[in-house]
Amino acid sequence: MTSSNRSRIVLGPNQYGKAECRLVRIDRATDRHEITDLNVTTQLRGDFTACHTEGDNGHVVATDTQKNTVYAFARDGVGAPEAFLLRLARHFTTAHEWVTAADLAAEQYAWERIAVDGAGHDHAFRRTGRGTRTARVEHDGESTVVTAGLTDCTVLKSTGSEFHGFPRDRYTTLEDTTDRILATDLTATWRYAASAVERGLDYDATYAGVSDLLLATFAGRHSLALQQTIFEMGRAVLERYAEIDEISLSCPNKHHFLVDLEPFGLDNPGEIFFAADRPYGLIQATVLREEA
Ligand SMILES: O=c1[nH]c(=O)c2[nH]c(=O)[nH]c2[nH]1
Repeated sequence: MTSSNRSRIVLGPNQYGKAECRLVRIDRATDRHEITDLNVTTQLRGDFTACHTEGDNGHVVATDTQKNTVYAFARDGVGAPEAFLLRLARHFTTAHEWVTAADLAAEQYAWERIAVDGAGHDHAFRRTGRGTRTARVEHDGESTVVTAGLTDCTVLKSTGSEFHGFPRDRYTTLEDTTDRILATDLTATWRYAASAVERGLDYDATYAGVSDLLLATFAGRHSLALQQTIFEMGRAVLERYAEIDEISLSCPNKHHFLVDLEPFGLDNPGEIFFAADRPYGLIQATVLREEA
């Protein structure tokens, strides 16, 4: 008998729920409608062993029920995605005693009013290209971790970026540059201090402020490396927002290569680029307070 035949096989960590519940809520309290567009994923943890090992579904809150709960809760209003997920997390972990934790995530897609004759239309919208808002609530009955962020926010600066001073070996061909395009699809995720979550905070205002600050820092700070820009963005957020403990940034370096136009008898003073889509540098960092 091999040792693997002798050992008992047991169920390890598990979770389940409904992924990507697309939820659109129209607030029609007045003729000027408001739209909230979310993509919600639920994951529950707890005692689901009998289902896995025996097929006993007595504890299984069906993923269909989880989806329905998301839509039913939206009937009372959605508000900030963080607040919506907190309501749902408390529900799932109190409605069934064997559900011990909920890990809920949402993406929020932004819409803006279509301008007609200079004014925003009452009920016609277009998706904005300003990136997607994200939120996540992990709640286990005692502790609650709320993270927020944005993703797919495509930004570019056409100057104000250098990259040089890196080590050169026999495989190095990249030339030093003191003026290049810096472009990325920004993903940022920040974690709120537990005390701030307990007190309650204005998640919408903080999201707007943090995303503006990230972009202003990207735009305003001269860059010697994407790594430096990322750290500066994170530091700016932690310096301004005491209620945020930690921020992680993930940025593809979307390379723009100057095209050699000499074969065509043309110069190229930093005007014509090949925008490569892959491979790309992938630069990621977490910025946090030392005591955290
Ligand atoms: O900002 C950059 N960081 C790097 O680590 C790197 N590596 C590279 O080839 N180009 C760049 N640019």
